[in-house]
Amino acid sequence: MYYVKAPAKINLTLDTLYKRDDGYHEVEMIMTTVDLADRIGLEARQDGRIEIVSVDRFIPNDAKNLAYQAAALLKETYNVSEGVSITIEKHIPVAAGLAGGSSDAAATLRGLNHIWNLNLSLDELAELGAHIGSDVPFCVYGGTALATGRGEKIEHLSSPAACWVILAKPIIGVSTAEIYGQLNLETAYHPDTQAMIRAVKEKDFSLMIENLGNTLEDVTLNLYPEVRELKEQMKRFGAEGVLMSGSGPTVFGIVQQESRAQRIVNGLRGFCDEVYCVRLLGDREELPKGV
Ligand SMILES: C[C@@](CO)(OP(=O)(O)O)[C@H](O)COP(=O)(O)OP(=O)(O)OC[C@H]1O[C@@H](n2ccc(N)nc2=O)[C@H](O)[C@@H]1O
Ligand SMILES: Nc1ncnc2c1ncn2[C@@H]1O[C@H](COP(=O)(O)OP(=O)(O)O)[C@@H](O)[C@H]1O
Repeated sequence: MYYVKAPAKINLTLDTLYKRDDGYHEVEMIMTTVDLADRIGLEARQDGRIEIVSVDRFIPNDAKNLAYQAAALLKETYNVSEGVSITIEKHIPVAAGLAGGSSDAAATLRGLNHIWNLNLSLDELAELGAHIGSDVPFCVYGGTALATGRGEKIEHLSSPAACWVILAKPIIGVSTAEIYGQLNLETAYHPDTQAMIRAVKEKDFSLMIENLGNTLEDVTLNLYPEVRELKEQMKRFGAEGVLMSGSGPTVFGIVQQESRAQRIVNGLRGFCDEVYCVRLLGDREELPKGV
């Protein structure tokens, strides 16, 4: 079995500029990977079939699985005769705004490139990944990046200031399409993407905290008051910066000191079932390939 790690992402900023004719929104997002990951195991099979093996009851085990779609697309595009069994050990919460499914698809592309001996570059894999979902190209590279277009155009950035991230996911799951569908661009808040790029490049922790922002946050907070409440609690327990990731509902808090992060985790336990305390994996070099 060949193992690949599929880390989650958070959005330090997410700005929505306008709705396009193809139904997608033009965005500017600063994304970075965090040390919470699914584990994908790949085993080539000679019968040509693609199979998903997972015990997680929240994800599909057929062609609806994004990892399945990644394998099918790669197989068809490059006329691969072999198949693959894809084992998904799920650790990233599903439909959470953390790109778990997209990261599984991206890891499958990277891993199959290796076991099917395709010798494709990361750029080629990212281009292919855009057909599966807007977040897949970012997940192919990992690290930290400015994502534009509908999210598929990637400009790499250096790692932000080192810090701890507390992720808290309320029990609800959120549909990205529904949240974008309810966004009113006339009244929406727009974060300062350029200021966040400066904060990341200069590893300026305070500037990063000041400029966390997400156009979609108000939409999700208004639909689900428990997400607003979780944000308040995260602040109350001492998070230096707090934001919702992607379309939600996961809320993340950022702090510099590990002891402070632990205090927040302890405080949130009891209010929220799913709480994780992880490091930011801001550098692309830190993204493990095969394990
Ligand atoms: C909002 C973000 C931010 O990182 O993350 P999540 O909350 O899903 O993690 C992403 O842009 C989500 O990317 P992804 O989950 O790959 O979305 P896709 O499958 O491409 O699109 C799902 C649906 O969301 C809407 N959509 C998505 C991206 C975009 N730029 N504009 C949109 O309007 C469309 O209605 C689309 O049909
Ligand atoms: N491998 C996968 N892991 C998680 N979700 C998946 C996967 N394949 C398909 N899905 C579907 O994709 C949807 C979005 O899941 P996910 O990527 O976890 O959330 P988000 O887009 O909020 O980051 C879910 O409804 C889920 O059923």
